[in-house]
Amino acid sequence: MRTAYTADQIRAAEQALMARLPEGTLMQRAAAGLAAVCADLLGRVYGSRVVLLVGSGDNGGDALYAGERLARRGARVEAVLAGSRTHEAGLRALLDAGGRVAEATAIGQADLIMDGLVGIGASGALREPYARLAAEANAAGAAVVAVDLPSGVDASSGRVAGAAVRARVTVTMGAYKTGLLVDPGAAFAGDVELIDIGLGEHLPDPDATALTGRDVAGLIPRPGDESDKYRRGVLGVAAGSDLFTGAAVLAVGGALRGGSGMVRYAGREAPVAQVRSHWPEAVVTLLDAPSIEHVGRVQAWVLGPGLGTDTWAHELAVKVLASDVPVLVDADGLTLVARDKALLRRTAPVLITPHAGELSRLIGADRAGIEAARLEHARRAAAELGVTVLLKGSTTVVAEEGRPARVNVSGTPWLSTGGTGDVLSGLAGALLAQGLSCYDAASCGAYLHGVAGRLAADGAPLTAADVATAIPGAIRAVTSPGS
Ligand SMILES: NC(=O)C1=CN([C@@H]2O[C@H](COP(=O)(O)OP(=O)(O)OC[C@H]3O[C@@H](n4cnc5c(N)ncnc54)[C@H](OP(=O)(O)O)[C@@H]3O)[C@@H](O)[C@H]2O)[C@@H](O)CC1
Ligand SMILES: [K+]
Repeated sequence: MRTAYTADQIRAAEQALMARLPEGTLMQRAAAGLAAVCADLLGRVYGSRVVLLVGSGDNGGDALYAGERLARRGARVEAVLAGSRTHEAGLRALLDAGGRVAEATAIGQADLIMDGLVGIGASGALREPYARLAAEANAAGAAVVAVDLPSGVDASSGRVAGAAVRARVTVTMGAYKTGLLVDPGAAFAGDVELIDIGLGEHLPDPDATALTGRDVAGLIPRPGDESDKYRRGVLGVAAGSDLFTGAAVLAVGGALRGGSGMVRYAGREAPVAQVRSHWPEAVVTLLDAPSIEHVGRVQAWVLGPGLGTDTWAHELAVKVLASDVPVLVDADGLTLVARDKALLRRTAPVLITPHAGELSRLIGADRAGIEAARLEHARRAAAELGVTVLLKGSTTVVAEEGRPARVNVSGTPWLSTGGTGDVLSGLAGALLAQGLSCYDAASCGAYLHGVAGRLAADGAPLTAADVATAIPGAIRAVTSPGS
């Protein structure tokens, strides 16, 4: 599992560690790791041109000492000093190794630019001249290596309030920062390389985590000898309407491939006909009234994809949410509960799976604000509504009160196409029906959906149906990697 921390958590851990070590030890560890990554990127260090963007704090110090190491290996290293002050010992070390101070015009000549403007000590949008230097570095065409995090990205939230460095590689010290895992910050970080500086035992519980395939393999249920279709978990799907039949087909498709023992679909005439013809495996109930009385026992429900928002749909939502099993609420289901939040007051757990627009209706925040601070808003919604939140988008985040946020990094931009959310609902619902908690069902569902998207896309456009088809391959990829 990848664990990530806020700036305050990192700072506290660094202070505890620093107290036990000779002064400067941590910065030398950081600089050694940083210089090694830069040397790898350069290929040939001797004769290469390296420009350091140096801010006034220790982030600049890291860059100066890494620059010293590259200068000693024959690189031509130039430091652009951006701050009102500079890490003095670092600058002296660079100059002693043959490096020099240069004007910003050097940026255009660089083979590699090291961004040591600001790290975890930054606050707010980048000020001048930092903002201008960040823009020049982005425009230069050289490989940009961010020290600790790209300057302009908030370490704790991933917010980008103004200009920010767009890095090819971010060399982060001691531990991942949450802002490196969550968009928009994650998109600026490029590949993230973690340098171990010995913080380990001083770190608290993480602020956020990202599951790996191995974690997912350990969490998802596998049928045993004793399993039968009922014991493996039965999922109910209340989705689709006469206008939107496809959402029902896709949600049931995701559910059938998600490993539950059986999928029961309940709906109106048009979606029932579609689901029957696509999925003979599903057990289908044609509802002549908005009631789940005759559907049979299920261990979890998916409520909402394509359901519509009329009185009939509202009545059905009331019935599903009055049941005593976990309910995943998506799409039109979210519109219905946004209008009538009392529906969420129930004893069994609720998992909601909104995108930013749907979340904005639920918590009264504007959509752009949610996109800019995804984690913060997902957490707020989880706390205010008392549910588990899976916020879909460029990075999917799962928030539940009292637990570290889980960030999903398995996806691909090809997944942003119509209907993939319906497949995710079915898949995560199937995991709920198999007994996973909302937190695990949401994060494993998002992970497998991301891998299925990658398998289905393989570098080209995909359809939501392709994603559903690729789910077994995704499960195989995490449970038997390399096979
Ligand atoms: N501690 C350790 O053990 C280790 C720390 N390490 C490294 O130290 C880094 C943290 O160093 P740090 O605390 O000195 O802060 P840092 O991020 O360099 O910048 C702070 C200065 O920036 C400025 N500034 C702030 N906001 C700004 C803005 N919006 N726009 C423009 N300027 C802004 C402000 O300066 P001022 O305005 O006062 O001149 C402020 O004082 C960390 O990320 C890691 O790289 C590693 O070596 C491992 C060991
Ligand atoms: K930086």
